[in-house]
Amino acid sequence: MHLEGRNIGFRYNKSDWILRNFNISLKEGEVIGLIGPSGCGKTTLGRILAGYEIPQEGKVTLDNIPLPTTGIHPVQLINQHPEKAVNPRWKMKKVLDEVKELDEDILIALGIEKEWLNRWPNELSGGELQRFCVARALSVHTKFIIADEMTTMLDAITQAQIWNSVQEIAKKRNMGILVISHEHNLLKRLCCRVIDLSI
Ligand SMILES: Nc1ncnc2c1ncn2[C@@H]1O[C@H](COP(=O)(O)OP(=O)(O)OP(=O)(O)O)[C@@H](O)[C@H]1O
Repeated sequence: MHLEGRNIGFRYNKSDWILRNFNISLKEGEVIGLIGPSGCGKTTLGRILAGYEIPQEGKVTLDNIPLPTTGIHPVQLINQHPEKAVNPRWKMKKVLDEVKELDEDILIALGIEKEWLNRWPNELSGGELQRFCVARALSVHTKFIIADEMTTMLDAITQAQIWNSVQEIAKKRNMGILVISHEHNLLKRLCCRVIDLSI
C-alpha cells in the first residue's frame, strides 16, 4: 500500500497558506519522520493525511484512490493528548469496544492490564491512557499510523515501551508510520528518513 499527498495546499479560512505544493509519500512498512519548528504545519499535515482536514489544493490517495470517507479509516491518527481523545463518560472497555476487530495480542503487547478495562479515563495515568489510544488505533483495518507527538508527554521508560510495541506490531503487519516529533534522537532511532517541513 502507498499513502500519498500530492501538491497539497492548505490554509485555515482565508489566512496565509500553511502548506503549498507539498508532496509526501509513505509506503507500507516504512517509518518516516516529520520535523519542523512550532507552527509550521506538522499537525495540520497529519490531520490531512488521516482525512480530518481536506486540502484546498492537491489530493491524498491510498494506492491512487482518494481516502475513504466512511467506515473504519485505514489511516489512524494518534496525538499527544489521550485525555482529549476518549469519551470521559465511557469506561475503558467501552472505549476499546469502538474498535470491532482488535487482537487481544495488541493489549498484551502494549502492557494494558485487564483491571484497567473497568476504569474511567480519569482513573488512569497519562501513559496508561495513551496505551489505550494506541491500541484503539491498531485495528486490523489500519494500514498507516500518524503518530503526532505520540509519546511527548510521557517519561522515557513509558515512551520506549510504547514505541517498542508499536514498532513490533507495525513490522508484523507491514504498516507504515509517520512520526511527527521535535525529538531528533527519537526520529533518528525510529525512522529511515526524516522530512524537515521548514525547508
Ligand atoms: N483550527 C485552526 N484554525 C486556524 N488556524 C489554525 C488552526 N489550527 C492550527 N492553526 C494554525 O496553523 C499553523 C500550523 O499549525 P500546526 O498545529 O499544524 O503546527 P505544528 O507544526 O504542528 O506546531 P507544533 O509543533 O507547535 O505542534 C499555526 O500557525 C496555527 O496557529
